[in-house]
Amino acid sequence: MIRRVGGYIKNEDSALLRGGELHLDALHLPCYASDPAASVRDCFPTSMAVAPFSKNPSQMTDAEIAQLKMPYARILEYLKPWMGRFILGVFIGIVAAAFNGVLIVGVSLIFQLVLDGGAKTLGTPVQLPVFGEVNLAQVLGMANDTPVGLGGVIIACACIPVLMFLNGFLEYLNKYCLAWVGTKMLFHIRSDVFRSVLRQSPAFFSHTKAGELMQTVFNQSRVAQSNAVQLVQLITNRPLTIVTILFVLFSQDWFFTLMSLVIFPLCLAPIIAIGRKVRKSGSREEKEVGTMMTTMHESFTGIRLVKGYAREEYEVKRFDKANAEMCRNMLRWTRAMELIGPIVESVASIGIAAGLVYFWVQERSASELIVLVMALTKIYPPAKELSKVNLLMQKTVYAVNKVVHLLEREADIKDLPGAPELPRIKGGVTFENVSFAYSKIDGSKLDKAAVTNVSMELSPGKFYALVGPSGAGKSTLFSLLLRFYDPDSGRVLMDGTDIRTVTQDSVRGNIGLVSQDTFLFHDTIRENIRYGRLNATEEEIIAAAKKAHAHDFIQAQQGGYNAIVGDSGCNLSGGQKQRLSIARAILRNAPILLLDEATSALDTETEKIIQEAIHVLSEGKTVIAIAHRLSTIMQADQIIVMRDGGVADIGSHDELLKKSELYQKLYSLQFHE
Ligand SMILES: Nc1ncnc2c1ncn2[C@@H]1O[C@H](COP(=O)(O)OP(=O)(O)OP(=O)(O)O)[C@@H](O)[C@H]1O
Repeated sequence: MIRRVGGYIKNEDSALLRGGELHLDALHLPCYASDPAASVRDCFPTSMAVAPFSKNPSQMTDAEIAQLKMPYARILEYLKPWMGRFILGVFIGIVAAAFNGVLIVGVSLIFQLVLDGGAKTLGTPVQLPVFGEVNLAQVLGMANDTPVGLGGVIIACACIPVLMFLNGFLEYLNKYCLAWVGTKMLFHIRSDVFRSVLRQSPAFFSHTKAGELMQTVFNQSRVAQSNAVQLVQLITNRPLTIVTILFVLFSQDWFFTLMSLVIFPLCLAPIIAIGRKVRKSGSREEKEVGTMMTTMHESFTGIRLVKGYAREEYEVKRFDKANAEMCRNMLRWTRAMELIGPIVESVASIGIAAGLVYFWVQERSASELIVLVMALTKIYPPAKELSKVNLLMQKTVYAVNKVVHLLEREADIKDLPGAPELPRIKGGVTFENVSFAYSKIDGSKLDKAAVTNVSMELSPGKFYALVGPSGAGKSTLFSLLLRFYDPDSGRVLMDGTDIRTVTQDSVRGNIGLVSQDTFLFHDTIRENIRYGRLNATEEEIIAAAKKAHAHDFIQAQQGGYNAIVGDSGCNLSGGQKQRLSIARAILRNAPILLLDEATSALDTETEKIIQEAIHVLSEGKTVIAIAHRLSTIMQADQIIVMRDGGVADIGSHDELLKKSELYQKLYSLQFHE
């Protein structure tokens, strides 16, 4: 979970801090390839520091959505590992389609044997589609006058369920195989989209709604996958089913079939008109789902604020606005989609009515009529489904593009190809002429820099405090040290190494982060502490909790270390949450510790306990603390006073009281109120 609190992205020990898997091979840094000796700074031109945000399909206009193309190559990548099963599924679909012909010929034979006269012999010729006139006695090597009899009728009729079963079984296998491949694809697509989202830099999260991301990871990947599979099924099976049945029909009665087919194109006109409507409402519906998810996400995560301000009804109204719009679009979509069926059926029934008249005039047998009508009714469902392909395609293209947009999005902050790990450092930190401005949503830089020409050298094992008015750039320095952003100019060094030349994981592995606004997962106390070091033993977790003065209150909880902390730790008090976060940082045992003191005051006793815990945590580490209350940092080795993105003064408390006007002002504001 990443949230922006104050000035920088608080991402306490989250996956970004631990670092997700980074695809180094996806990096294309031409300067590095052409001249490996080029200075690292040259490899990071300003324009690369924040890659422009390529257009997200959910921010597109309807016209732009209509122009979207299906990124087949990207989908194929996910299909490759399951190609065998996929081809098998398609092959079975083809066999199932061809089997329709066998079914019609078989049923035609059975009907003629059974329906047209009880005194029939096997030698009476039957008229079969494709094969023409057939003498069954000759085929079976029996005498022409062998009566069909009750036994023969029973055997023939028993073949109908067998044929139907085989037909159904082949269709089942076809659907199962493709659904199996689809499910595997969905798993990997979802997992990759989630990984790709976590790989993004904090800048991405400040410009993207969490609810919309959740909607893409969960819903759009499912829509993309299930529609794609359905499309394959339709495209491979249905046309062949239609061709097979048509072939059989033509061989049986070309005129009747032709007459029926003249009617068919009439069905297409309304479908094309409806298609446009569906495309629009389909994409609008997806957008509204994103808005709904965002509202839900914000209401649930901010439930205390919602309740505190009694804004439940307000939130319901916000939710219902998107909800109503979504339902309206869903209804529009369903109305358009479902209109197709009745239109196709009405037009088709005209064909059947005309066919009946034709049979009466031709004085043809009832069994022939039944078989022809049966074949015709079998042709219309696949034709109806095929007519929806275009509409289904529109929804699929939109969903696939949204998913691929996230999959392909390269992180703004990337490791250099083959970048080495930064080993455990002593704790030296240097800011060398660092300037940085945040970016706008379109990727261009804001006019006002958050940090300008900051230079300072922090020695290992010392305690530094950052003070200054709100917006002075304190949190931005934290973000730059964590490499959530790269400076526009200047360098950030750890023990003399430019942090852009080593992996982000190893940089963040050297940093522990504690803020008063602690984030806890809905999990046990144990797992929340273990997040600091995933392979920590039970003893190490308990030792860390003891050092953080958390052990006693944990023991007092029902379930002790197994107690669930609730959503975002809502079952615990602010001070308790903080102590868990300190225990987590103790377990991490990183040489650099970033402390962010919240502005909200705790009661004196809790504050004392927290201060003691922080004192234990700080031992032997380089500590950089953002301090809002000067009382907590008067003992700091050095206090860095910031103003308007720059360093105004550096010195000890006593020195600053003498020489820094701004510090004197801050001091008098707090102590002489
Ligand atoms: N993600 C962001 N996008 C755009 N501007 C930002 C972002 N984060 C911070 N800023 C701006 O950068 C400047 C420095 O902010 P920063 O959060 O570093 O200050 P701060 O000293 O930590 O403030 P505070 O004490 O209130 O947390 C401010 O003008 C702020 O508005």
